[in-house]
Amino acid sequence: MKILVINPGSTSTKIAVYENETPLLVSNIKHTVEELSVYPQVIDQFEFRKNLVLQELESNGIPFAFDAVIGRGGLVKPIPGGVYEVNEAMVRDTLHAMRTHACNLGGLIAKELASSLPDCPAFIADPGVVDELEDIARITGSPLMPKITIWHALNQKAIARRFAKEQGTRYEELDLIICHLGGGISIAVHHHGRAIDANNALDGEGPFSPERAGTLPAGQLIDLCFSGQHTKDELKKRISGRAGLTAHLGTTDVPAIIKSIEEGDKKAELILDAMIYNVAKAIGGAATVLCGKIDAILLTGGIAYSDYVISRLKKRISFLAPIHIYPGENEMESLAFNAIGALKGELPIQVYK
Ligand SMILES: Nc1ncnc2c1ncn2[C@@H]1O[C@H](COP(=O)(O)OP(=O)(O)O)[C@@H](O)[C@H]1O
Ligand SMILES: CCCC(=O)OP(=O)(O)O
Repeated sequence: MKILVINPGSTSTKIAVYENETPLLVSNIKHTVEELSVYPQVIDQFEFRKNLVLQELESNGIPFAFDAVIGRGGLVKPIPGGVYEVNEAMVRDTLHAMRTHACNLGGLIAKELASSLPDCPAFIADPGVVDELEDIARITGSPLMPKITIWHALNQKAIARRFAKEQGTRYEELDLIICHLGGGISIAVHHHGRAIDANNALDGEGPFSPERAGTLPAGQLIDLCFSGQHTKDELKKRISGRAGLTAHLGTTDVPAIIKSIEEGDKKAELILDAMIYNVAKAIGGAATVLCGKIDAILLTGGIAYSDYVISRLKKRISFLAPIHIYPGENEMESLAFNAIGALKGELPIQVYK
């Protein structure tokens, strides 16, 4: 069984080819800001990224013959977790997605490439809009703005299953808090295999992150919107792209920030510590969702490689539950295994409506 995996991110396109559970190719093609800035919208990068996938296969001598193509899912309607075949309804909703993000290209490119092969389905799995929230978690202080969640569902669920396996149990038996510490930061409460609470890591809820603003003071935000000084697009970017660490310090590069702290940069120290403080507060809040009955807290994402960040975070949250660290992300393997499970009939293929 041969699977092509496509994971478009804001600064990279990751590609993998799996022969059953074995990776034959795992590539991370980085994109510069200049390279992408010629495309007015993310969706305009479709041909560019699709051609990169084809070139990468060709230059690695991998024939274009697959049993399935799977992409990171886009920001379509809120749906339960799992594997979905990319159908016309999903393509239509992706083209009119509620939020701009490179992941919107994953299912579209998968569908286009799969359609040129015989008997080759295109899938997505656990997209950022996975919504398994309890009703109580949906209520905000304004009926005009019910909570939505956009989070690292794919990586979080993969890490949860990996942890459960290591502990000799099942994801469906556990109560977990998982925090993905990446360019965006998501914190979700997983109760017996369902993510019953999770923040909107993309645009405006939760702790600030290397590139996101997180929760902002609403009154000040309204004043800024009507100040006449910024367009709607600029302000959106100031929330989901040029915010957080990069707005304060001019970079999302956490190792570089830590280096400058070690060289005596007090501003960098204050800002990074403030990010850690806000992540800890959000994890503390998540603990109340489980009434403190937490089997484990799992910390994952690129920043989880950092002893500086993890040791400071642990200091604030280790009284809550045992902490386990899974640096980086497991997205490519998780996508491949989801496709294999679907083809073997071990995982249900859900229909997007
Ligand atoms: N060794 C490291 N130590 C600390 N931070 C790191 C390290 N490697 C990557 N990062 C940080 O992780 C973030 C990206 O996280 P990652 O999970 O790779 O991406 P994303 O979730 O945005 O796809 C960046 O802010 C980067 O600086
Ligand atoms: C769209 C999924 C959540 C998210 O914010 O992902 P990135 O941090 O990878 O942009």
